[in-house]
Amino acid sequence: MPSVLITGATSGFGKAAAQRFAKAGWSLILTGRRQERLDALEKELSQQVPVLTIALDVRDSDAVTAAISGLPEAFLPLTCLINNAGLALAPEPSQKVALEDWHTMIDTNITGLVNVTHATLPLLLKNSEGASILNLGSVAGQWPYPGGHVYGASKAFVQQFSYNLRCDLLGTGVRVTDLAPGMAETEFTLVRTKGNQEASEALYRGTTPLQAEDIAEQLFYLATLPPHININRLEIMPVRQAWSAFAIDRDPA
Ligand SMILES: NC(=O)C1=CN([C@@H]2O[C@H](COP(=O)(O)OP(=O)(O)OC[C@H]3O[C@@H](n4cnc5c(N)ncnc54)[C@H](OP(=O)(O)O)[C@@H]3O)[C@@H](O)[C@H]2O)C=CC1
Ligand SMILES: O=CCS(=O)(=O)O
Repeated sequence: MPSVLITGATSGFGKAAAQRFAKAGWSLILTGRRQERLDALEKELSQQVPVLTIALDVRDSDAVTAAISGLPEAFLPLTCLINNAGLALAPEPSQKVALEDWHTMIDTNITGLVNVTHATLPLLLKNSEGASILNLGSVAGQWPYPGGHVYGASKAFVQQFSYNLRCDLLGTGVRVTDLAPGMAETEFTLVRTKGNQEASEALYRGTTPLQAEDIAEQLFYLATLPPHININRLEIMPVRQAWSAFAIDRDPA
């Protein structure tokens, strides 16, 4: 039975991915910080497949190493790692952002992802043919926009780290993908605005954003491709989202 380790399984893409992989009979290792949500997910999905939940902050490298090195044999070898835990903060311009918010994004989206990848690589290499590392990047890693500052930069890191991992893993059979979604309706904007429900609802109102299930379907597709295929980067937007023109600063008329 193949197994998948999903970070950030307590919400959004991670939770939908847990449900999608469970439907296909995969064993699940689910992590996130919120214990009660992990418990609910375990209760829901353990009727279908073996489920191991681990309350974990990906920023804590010692905790990540201990948890992953202590995985029970029943969940090994690992077939897929989904590096999904992440967040954006402070949609304001850079000059108005608290330094702490930049640090939180770097610590989670970059250091956290690196922590989990480093601890998990030996497990993926044991079952390397057809194994996958699926990293959640973002359109923000490729396309700049006001208020994107460190969030976009952290996702650019995810893209380049994914490509560089591919180089090092050449010949092992382990695939690496930077999955880069555009606007998707999850708790992402609620987190970004520090709990502003109205701002979150307003962003998604009157348009058709991606849903968590759309991304889960792509993750499952990537993880189950024939083992000789690697999709390096997969960028997905809702049909109702596109780029905008360059902004120009002009003298007053
Ligand atoms: N929604 C969108 O528009 C897009 C999102 N993305 C990316 O997709 C990923 C998932 O986002 P999405 O599902 O939308 O957002 P959600 O806010 O719905 O989910 C984020 C998940 O990350 C977990 N998480 C956050 N910080 C930590 C941490 N320090 N340690 C462990 N887990 C953590 C949360 O769990 P908990 O709080 O329990 O720890 C939660 O399960 C992120 O990397 C995001 O940047 C990319 C493109 C578009
Ligand atoms: O990564 C999230 C999508 S967006 O808010 O940057 O468009």
